[in-house]
Amino acid sequence: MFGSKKWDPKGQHCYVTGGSAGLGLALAIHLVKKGADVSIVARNEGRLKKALEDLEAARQTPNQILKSYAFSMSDLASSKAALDAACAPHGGRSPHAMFLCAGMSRPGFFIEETEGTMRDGMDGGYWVQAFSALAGSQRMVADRTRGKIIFVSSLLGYMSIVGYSTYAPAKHALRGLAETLRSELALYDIGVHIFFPATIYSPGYAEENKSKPKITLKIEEGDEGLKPEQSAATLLSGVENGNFHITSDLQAHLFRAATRGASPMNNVLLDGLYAFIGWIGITIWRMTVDNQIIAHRAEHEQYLKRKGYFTVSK
Ligand SMILES: NC(=O)C1=CN([C@@H]2O[C@H](COP(=O)(O)OP(=O)(O)OC[C@H]3O[C@@H](n4cnc5c(N)ncnc54)[C@H](OP(=O)(O)O)[C@@H]3O)[C@@H](O)[C@H]2O)C=CC1
Ligand SMILES: CCCCCCCCCCCCCCCC(=O)[C@@H](N)CO
Repeated sequence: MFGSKKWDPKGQHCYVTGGSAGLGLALAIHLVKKGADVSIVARNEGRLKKALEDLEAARQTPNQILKSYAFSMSDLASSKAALDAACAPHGGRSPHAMFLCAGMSRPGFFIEETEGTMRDGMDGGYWVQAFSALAGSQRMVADRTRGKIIFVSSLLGYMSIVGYSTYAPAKHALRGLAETLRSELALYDIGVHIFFPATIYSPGYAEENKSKPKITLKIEEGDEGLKPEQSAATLLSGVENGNFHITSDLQAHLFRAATRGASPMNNVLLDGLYAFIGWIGITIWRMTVDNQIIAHRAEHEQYLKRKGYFTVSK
């Protein structure tokens, strides 16, 4: 808020999940350039190795500690194990900041989802961050670290559209967790932030587009994406400025202000203006999206026919 000191990552241990690609990697490099000690975690060792080379190339001082760890983080035991491993080179102390970037998205039509894909959505979107937050909070309280926990939700954590029935619920759930922890972790002076990016041109984005329904892709044409570096820079400046909800472009500012609930504002005047513009703009946008979907009914009917979905003909 007004006049409070900015957070400075220099010399701080920053733990970045999903740090081997996309947003997480861009953020990790940015933090290294700012003089932080950085630990990155992800599953694929080859990608981690390559990412660690990128971090080394950005190194500012010989004593910065830069490490990578291969763990899958959708259960508590491995989220804890990853964190324990990353704390070891720091005398076992908790990180000063945990940037929970890991996440994945497999868009599709709801009626084609299965129990497995529904659960994968929560594993890969919610649990992958929630268990790290749990392990991290417990550790920070135990060793009296007044750290920070930063979640990465999505614009789809504020609203949703056709195609995201396995993903948007996980991103909305992250907001619920972040809102709770912003309140509860104040008991320990631990700061909580949550980021709601719109499209980021990352490897994950290229991957999700392979299964993305055409209608979803079309609606998303209205969203000019950001490069991972641009997105990471706005995330970090939001954390430095102490913002709870962090958004990186105008559309996301509008949704943030329009769905504020009890979350603190970033700028009272601007957020009021965004809420006002959103009041009108989001309504108009939603009506055009609803119309696009209705106009897509006939094509969708053909798609389902080709798949032999129907049990009765019209
Ligand atoms: N790209 C976009 O348009 C948007 C993305 N987001 C969110 O931003 C975050 C970053 O996205 P993006 O940069 O696109 O992602 P990428 O798919 O490009 O990178 C994801 C990173 O997370 C790691 N990861 C994924 N799942 C796990 C897991 N279960 N355990 C450990 N590591 C994991 C990946 O490595 P590995 O696979 O080797 O484990 C990789 O390092 C995600 O939370 C995403 O939902 C939000 C809005 C828009
Ligand atoms: C006046 C108001 C105008 C609003 C226009 C908004 C257009 C938004 C379209 C949806 C964009 C989805 C972004 C998040 C994507 C995401 O999280 C996935 N790519 C997962 O990786």
